[in-house]
Amino acid sequence: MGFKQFVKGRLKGCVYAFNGAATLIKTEPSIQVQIFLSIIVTAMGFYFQITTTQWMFQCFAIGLVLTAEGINSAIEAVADFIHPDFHVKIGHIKDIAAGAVFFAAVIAIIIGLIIYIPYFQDLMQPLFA
Ligand SMILES: Nc1ncnc2c1ncn2[C@@H]1O[C@H](COP(=O)(O)OP(=O)(O)OP(=O)(O)O)[C@@H](O)[C@H]1O
Repeated sequence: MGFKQFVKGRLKGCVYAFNGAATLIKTEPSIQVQIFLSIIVTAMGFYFQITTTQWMFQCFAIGLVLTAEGINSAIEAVADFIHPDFHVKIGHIKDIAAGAVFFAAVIAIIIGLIIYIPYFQDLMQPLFA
């Protein structure tokens, strides 16, 4: 394969991936909820002027959850395609795919609490002074 074809192939891959991301945002309610929450925490980041390191962890947490949700949606779509009817194994496959999202979400919540609890403490302090 020539270099030109290699580059063309990779660029095509990027277009497919971009289309996939757009489809996820347009059609998956779980992704839409996560995008909404991401916008809220991003606004909080600007409001509290969090540090560069905190931005890095926050971006990482958002990416982790969106990635897990996206892969979960793909697994659900494959499961529904290969076996649209009820099956115990399909239920098990979907449950463990959702379990992966659970791990990502718990880590994201822990990161969020570590970042924002001190800012909220500072915000509340005058009320109790
Ligand atoms: N075909 C099936 N056979 C057996 N159990 C299923 C089947 N489809 C869904 N389930 C059970 O229902 C749960 C929810 O599945 P579903 O596909 O509705 O996911 P969801 O969480 O509602 O989707 P989304 O993440 O898009 O909101 C699964 O985790 C599984 O326990």
